[in-house]
Amino acid sequence: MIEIKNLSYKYKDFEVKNISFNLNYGETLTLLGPNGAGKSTILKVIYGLLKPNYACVFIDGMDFHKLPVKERAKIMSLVPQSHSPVFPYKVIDFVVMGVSSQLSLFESPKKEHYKKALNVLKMLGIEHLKDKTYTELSGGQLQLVLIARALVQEPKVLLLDEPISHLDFKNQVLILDILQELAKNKKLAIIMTLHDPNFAALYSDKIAFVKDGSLLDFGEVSEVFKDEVLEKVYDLPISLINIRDLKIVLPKKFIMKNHDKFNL
Ligand SMILES: Nc1ncnc2c1ncn2[C@@H]1O[C@H](COP(=O)(O)OP(=O)(O)OP(=O)(O)O)[C@@H](O)[C@H]1O
Repeated sequence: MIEIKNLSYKYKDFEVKNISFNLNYGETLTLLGPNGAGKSTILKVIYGLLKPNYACVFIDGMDFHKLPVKERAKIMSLVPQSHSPVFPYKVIDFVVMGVSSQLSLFESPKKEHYKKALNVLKMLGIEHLKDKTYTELSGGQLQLVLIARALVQEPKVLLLDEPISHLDFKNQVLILDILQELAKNKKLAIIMTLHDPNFAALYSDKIAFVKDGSLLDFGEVSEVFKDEVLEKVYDLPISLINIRDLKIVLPKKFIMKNHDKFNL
């Protein structure tokens, strides 16, 4: 189990306060909230890029941040929100770096590791990019390559900061489908941030709503995905519409304005 207990972090002008939630292996949790709410900060603290001076991340009961760096890399990987490529690696060489936590100090990646990297590129539908120079990718291609590198690492816990923000609609669905499948089949625990509450509800088991650095609500999607909670989070009148077995979020004013257009 992954337990986040009273996670807090203070910048000069902003503070994340007392965030607590948990998830099991095989579950996906999405952090939802407005811009600047503190979602990326929470992921950075969990991963250990930002360091509070007390224990707040427990993996199977262990204080995660006390583990040696290499052990941490075997357990957790992070797909950052933005990344500026510096070195002109080939995509396949960049992706294979994801296995470095599985190698000893002076060991180089072997054929089997390249095979693994190629399989992940195939799974993500970007095998054709393998020999391309990493610094020459589009924003969406770069995002897919970063996800590939994190998956090659084969972590038990995967953190993703807005993993679909640069992707086209089909690739958004593809990536969320793949993540959902990996969570279920490989018992991966996923913590991600998204901006689309509909995708969050459809692809998560649990949601943590964050606003102004605090946890507004946390629980199973069926418990917390409610119009009154969403309205409070986004300061926006919201309607939840039932379509077959789904609940779809729309801003209330869309419905009023487009009632005739869509026969609502
Ligand atoms: N390195 C930093 N130093 C000081 N303040 C920071 C730093 N990084 C982020 N902040 C501030 O912390 C607050 C939360 O930022 P954070 O990136 O965690 O929000 P977020 O919920 O991920 O936002 P978004 O949805 O816009 O990506 C913001 O007010 C931001 O300006």
